[in-house]
Amino acid sequence: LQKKRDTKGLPLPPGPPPLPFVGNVIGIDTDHPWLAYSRWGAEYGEIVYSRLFSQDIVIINSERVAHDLLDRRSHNYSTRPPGLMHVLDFPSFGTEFASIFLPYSDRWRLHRRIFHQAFRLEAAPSFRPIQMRNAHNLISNLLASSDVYGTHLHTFSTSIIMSIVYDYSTAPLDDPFVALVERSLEISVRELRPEVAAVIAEFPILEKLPPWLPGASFVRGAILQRTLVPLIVDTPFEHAAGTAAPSMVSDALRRIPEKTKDEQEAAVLEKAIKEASASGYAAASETTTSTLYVFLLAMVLYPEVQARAQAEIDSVIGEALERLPDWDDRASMPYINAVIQETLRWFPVVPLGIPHATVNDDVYEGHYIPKGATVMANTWSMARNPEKYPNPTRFMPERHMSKVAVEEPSTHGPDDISFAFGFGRRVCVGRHVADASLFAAVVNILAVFSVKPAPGWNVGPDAEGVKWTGGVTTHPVFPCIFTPRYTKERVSQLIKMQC
Ligand code: HEM
Repeated sequence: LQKKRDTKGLPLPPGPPPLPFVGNVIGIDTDHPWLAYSRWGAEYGEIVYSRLFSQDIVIINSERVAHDLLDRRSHNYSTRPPGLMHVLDFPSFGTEFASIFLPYSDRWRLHRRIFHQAFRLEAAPSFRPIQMRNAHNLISNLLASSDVYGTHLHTFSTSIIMSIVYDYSTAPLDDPFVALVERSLEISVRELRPEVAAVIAEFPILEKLPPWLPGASFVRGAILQRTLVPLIVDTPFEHAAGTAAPSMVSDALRRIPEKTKDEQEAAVLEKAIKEASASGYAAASETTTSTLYVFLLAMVLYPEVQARAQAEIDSVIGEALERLPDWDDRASMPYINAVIQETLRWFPVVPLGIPHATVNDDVYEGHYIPKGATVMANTWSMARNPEKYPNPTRFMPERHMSKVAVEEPSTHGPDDISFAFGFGRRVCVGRHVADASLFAAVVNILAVFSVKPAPGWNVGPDAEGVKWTGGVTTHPVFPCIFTPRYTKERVSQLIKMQC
């Protein structure tokens, strides 16, 4: 059922021949679609057209095209696919307010402004004490029970964002609220992607399936979200609104009276603050956690990188762990900064970004791009560009060294690998804060632990054969061993001294 449309006599971008009705569904591993999209990129080029049922999909495989379209023509490429918004609206996924999926609109602009006030480059350093405190907590948790290191990474990421957004303190371990967030995010990561949206749009009957049917995981997820979402939206907001302590929410609420003319406007602003804040941890938690998983995978597969990174840390803070690392040390740690950059490059944890969509038809390099097309920036493929990154499957921090060595400490950040944070007007608002959280976790983990592969776990340097979670974000799943480099007493004593 190929759509009839006026392409102004121009061809669509090249792509795999679609089958009738289903389009290019066959051959896509829906958990890891970036693999098929990257294969298509190798065959058809930097921009590829495909079809999932009746949904036009444009896949951008190079930074060049992403900058041309998503940055330079951002007026046309800054909304989100309507199909995806429909999934959010599904009665009731309950997350239609999520800033990250809002259409390009005044409502989105308002959310973005609220985030920007709190997360802009100049504001980011004010969160450093929160980030370092949580990094120390992460070390304590790893000392106590490193077998569940994934849970500790999640606690680290979620607690930081909860503190920044709501000034809400979570328990150092096994916080029930963090567990609720983890459960809710698991569902969102699995269901909120274009491949699911295309199927639902084609078969609306799926929304009516009884939840017990095999294949109705979407419906089951929605039912569970209906319980979880009000809990994770309302509880921390009420806490933040009722306290004078600084947070994104209380600061934004405080700004309302000066700016508004009437009560109705104040109500709109308050609603936006509540919605934006509830979108914060969905955007921040899974991404930061997944990036730390990738960092640990690199450390177990590249012991020589780990040793060099530790030598650099030891040369700054003293070989006998005289103190724990701090922010001022960052300028003296170019290799650690390069490790962070390479982690973001090696396996981007949002491999297809968050899909953009076109507002109007467009023509690019002689190709017709339809209005309403889902446009995905395949960062996984960009990270594997052998011209920019020779031997792209290898973890080589050295490739970033010349750059990070000449940067001012305040400008450390995701420049060279900015594609990992998206493009254009929808670029990640939390990228500076994310970069600082990664530094706090990476430098403390390496200062205190040697990270080694679990016995019997044999994987080569390309990480071939490692299992990855599927969804909008992805991370490797693997066992590893954390061996303290110093006595537990010494580390605990240092952490206590910092409090
Ligand atoms: C390593 C960690 C992170 C990674 C890899 C990451 C990556 C991304 C990506 C790829 C996008 C989509 C951009 C696009 O549409 O082109 C995004 C959007 C977003 N991120 Fe992040 N992110 C991270 C951390 C954070 C943090 C800490 C926050 C804090 C609140 C955050 C908040 C957001 C928001 C609100 C959006 C939606 C922007 C919009 O639609 O206008 N992210 N992020």
